[in-house]
Amino acid sequence: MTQSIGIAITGVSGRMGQMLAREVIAHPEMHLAGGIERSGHDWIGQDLGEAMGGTATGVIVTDNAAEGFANAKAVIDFTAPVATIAFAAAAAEAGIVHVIGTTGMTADEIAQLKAPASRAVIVRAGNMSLGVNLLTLLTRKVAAALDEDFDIEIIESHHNQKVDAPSGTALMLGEAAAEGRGVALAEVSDSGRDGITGARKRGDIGFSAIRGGDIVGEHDVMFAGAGERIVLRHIASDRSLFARGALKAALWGQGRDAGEYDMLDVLGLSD
Ligand SMILES: NC(=O)C1=CN([C@@H]2O[C@H](COP(=O)(O)OP(=O)(O)OC[C@H]3O[C@@H](n4cnc5c(N)ncnc54)[C@H](OP(=O)(O)O)[C@@H]3O)[C@@H](O)[C@H]2O)C=CC1
Ligand SMILES: O=C(O)C1=N[C@H](C(=O)O)C[C@H](O)C1
Repeated sequence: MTQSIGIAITGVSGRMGQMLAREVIAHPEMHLAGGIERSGHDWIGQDLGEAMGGTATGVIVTDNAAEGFANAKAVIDFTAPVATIAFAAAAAEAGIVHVIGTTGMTADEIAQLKAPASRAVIVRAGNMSLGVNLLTLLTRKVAAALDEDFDIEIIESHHNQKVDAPSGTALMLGEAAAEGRGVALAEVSDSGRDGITGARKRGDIGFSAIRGGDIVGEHDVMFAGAGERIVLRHIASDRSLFARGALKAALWGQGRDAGEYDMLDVLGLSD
C-alpha cells in the first residue's frame, strides 16, 4: 500500500487555497497536514475544515510556516510573490517539495528562488493545467514556422479580483512564442498600449488583458497575417483544473533531486 503524503497549503483561505484543500481531502494518496494564513487572519487557530464551512479535519490553521510544514512532505503555494519567497526558504529548511502557482513575480523575485532550490525541489508554473502546457509547445512550434509577417498577440481574460497582468499564463505563452522566433521576450514584449502609441513594431509580441466578472482564465495566442489569422485558444472553466495539476506536481516531486522544475517536467512534455 502507498503511504499517504501530507500536504500543507499556504494562503489556504484564498480562491485557490480552498480549492486545493478540497482536492487534497478527496485525493486517495494524500491528506491535509497544514494550513497557513497571514498573521491576524480570522482563520488562525480554527480547524481548517470547519473554517471552510465543512467537517473538522484535525488541521489547525497557523501563521507559522515552520509549524504548518512540520508534518508535510509538500507545500502547495498560490499566494503572492513576497510571501512565496519566504515560503520557499521555509520549505527548503523543512526539506519538503514546494509547488508554486503564484504569478506576478519579477525576474529578481524569481532569481531569489535559486538558493532554496539548491536544497529542495521547487516546481513552479504560471499555469498548472495540461491544456495550457501543451499550448505552450504548440505556440512555440507555430511561432517557429511563421516569420514576422505574422504579428503575435496574446489576449488573456480573468475575473475582476486578479491583481497581476499580464497573467502568468500569458507570459508563459509569450516566452514560448519568443523562443520559437529565436528572440528574447524582454526585447519584443509590448503590453499596456494606450494613447498615440504609433504603429505596431514588426516582430513585437503584444499582450492585452481583460478583467471582468468571474472569468476563471482564458488565453488566445493570435498570429495575424495579411488576409488570414491563426488563433490558438485555451479556456479554463473550473479552478479545480489548476489544483489537480498542483497535486500531481506535489506527488511527482517526491524523492527527486533538489532543483527548479516546471509543469512540462511533471507532465513529461519537456524536450
Ligand atoms: N499557476 C496556476 O495554475 C494558477 C495560479 N494562480 C495564482 O495564484 C495566486 C493566488 O490566486 P487566488 O487564489 O485567486 O488569490 P486569493 O487572493 O484568493 O488568495 C491568495 C491567498 O494568499 C494569501 N496571501 C497573500 N499574501 C500573503 C502573505 N504575504 N502571507 C501569507 N498569505 C498571503 C491571501 O491572504 P489575504 O486574503 O489575507 O491577503 C489569500 O488567502 C495568484 O498569483 C494567481 O495568479 C491562480 C490560479 C491558477
Ligand atoms: O489569477 C488567476 O485566477 C489565474 N492565474 C494564473 C495566471 O496568472 O495565468 C492562471 C489562471 O489563468 C488563473
